[in-house]
Amino acid sequence: WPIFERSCPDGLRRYFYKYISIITGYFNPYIDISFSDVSEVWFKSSDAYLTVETYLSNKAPKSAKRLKAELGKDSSKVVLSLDVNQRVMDEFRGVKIWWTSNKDVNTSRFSGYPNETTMSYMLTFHKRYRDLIVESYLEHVMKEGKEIGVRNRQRKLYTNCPNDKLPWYMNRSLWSSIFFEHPANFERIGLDPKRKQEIVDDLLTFSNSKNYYEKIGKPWKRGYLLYGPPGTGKSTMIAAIANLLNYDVYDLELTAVKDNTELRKLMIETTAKSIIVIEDVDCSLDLTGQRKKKTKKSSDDDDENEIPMKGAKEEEKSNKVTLSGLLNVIDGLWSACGGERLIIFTTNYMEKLDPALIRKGRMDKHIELSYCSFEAFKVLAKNYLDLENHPLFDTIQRLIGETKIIPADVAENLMPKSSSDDADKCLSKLIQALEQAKEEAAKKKDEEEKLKEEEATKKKNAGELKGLNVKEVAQKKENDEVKVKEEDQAAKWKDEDVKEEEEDQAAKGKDEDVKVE
Ligand SMILES: Nc1ncnc2c1ncn2[C@@H]1O[C@H](COP(=O)(O)OP(=O)(O)OP(=O)(O)O)[C@@H](O)[C@H]1O
Ligand SMILES: [Mg+2]
Repeated sequence: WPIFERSCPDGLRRYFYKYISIITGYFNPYIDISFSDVSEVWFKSSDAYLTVETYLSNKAPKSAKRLKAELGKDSSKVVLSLDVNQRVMDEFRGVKIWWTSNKDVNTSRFSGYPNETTMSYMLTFHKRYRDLIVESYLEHVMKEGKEIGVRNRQRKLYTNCPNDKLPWYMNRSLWSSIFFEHPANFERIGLDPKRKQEIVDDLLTFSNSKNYYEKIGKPWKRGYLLYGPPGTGKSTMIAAIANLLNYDVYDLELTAVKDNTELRKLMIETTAKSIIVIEDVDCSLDLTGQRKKKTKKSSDDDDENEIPMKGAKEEEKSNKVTLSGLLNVIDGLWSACGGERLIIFTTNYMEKLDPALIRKGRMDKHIELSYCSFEAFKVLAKNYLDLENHPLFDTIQRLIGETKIIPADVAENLMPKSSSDDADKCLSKLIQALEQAKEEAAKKKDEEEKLKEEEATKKKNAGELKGLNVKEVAQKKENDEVKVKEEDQAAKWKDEDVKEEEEDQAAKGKDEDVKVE
């Protein structure tokens, strides 16, 4: 063979190889399909190759003799795959299939990289099963490979702040990401267990309803609106949802989006099995039509308290995400891209939101997270202090019924601050906080009542003045004037009387003097 290789001219050798493979192919009953890692995108392995690799990572450890161990892409787990020139058998509907991993050395003089290696997986099966393999088995491999990949991946938290430092030839995304490692879960959320179960059921039903959504002709997505006062667990619940469903989180900062087109691009770049979050949607943008009109008309008198920020005008100019842009992205044609996505809005003031934004179909489920109930407290006590019952629980139940306290405050009081803090101490601290909250609430109520009373009396006085008719006022004025005149006259007369008396007295004195003389 070496003599043949050396002595045979190049062209003749190529012909020989070509016809040899045709002749052997004629007698060989097996068919090969190759999945190479070379892709059209520079520096990126082909998706089909990676999916096959993930699929085989589940099969190979069971039967192959030589395996390769690597840290999986975006994963902290060790992934085992077939080593070079190893073969593994798979079975599909009773048919045997073989996978072999190959390493090819590309010796082409024109490739630019001498001895460049390419990896590939070769799928071998009998030609009798061609239809089954091409039509069903390959689909099964791709589907299962992707599912395993999603299961094994390290989930990510994305934000819409692009990484400009990447060189131009790398794939620059509008999102940048870090690994998502929030430890929240539903067991630890302080909420009435019944409501919690209802939310969990809703979420699990959604994630298992691919076929149902297809059947009813709706994009596979669901909107959640979480509303309530600050510190009631809205952000925590988003993290718990992501952990429950194994989804990525896209935290969309609307104020950083330039316009509707960029918003659409951002949506297109999101993947399936993800949650798109817009926190504090009421203050993200001036989204309601009415509010826009109002600011235009009465910008001088209404916004007196607002201190204009530096560069706010420029920002206003460049920031053109509109309500309709957002509505379209959530529930328009664009919303169907990706599939299996949750869109979650959070707000402290639900009444400020435009009804179109929160109607069913856009925000399908509205979840109110409110002040801490006794049931919620029990969950927190179990979580923070490992307590299911305690003599102080009765007092706490009474106080929680009488006053409002947010779960964040309860959690803070229940958390031991030093090694000497035990359950008794933490619960006493909570009782103190509850009593203080109660006092403050009572004080506030008193003040409010006082203010109300003052306002009421002010209004009453104003009403009384208004109630007197003009005639009465004029009559009163006339009477007052007459009275003043009379008084003046009386004073005048009095003065004159006094004067006359004085003059008489003087004359009398004079007469007496004359008489004496
Ligand atoms: N229901 C709850 N169960 C358990 N912990 C809670 C709950 N509510 C709040 N907390 C705790 O309080 C802190 C604040 O909660 P979180 O950030 O989820 O509140 P939020 O509702 O998102 O507030 P904001 O409206 O200000 O964003 C968290 O550290 C969390 O651990
Ligand atoms: Mg929050």
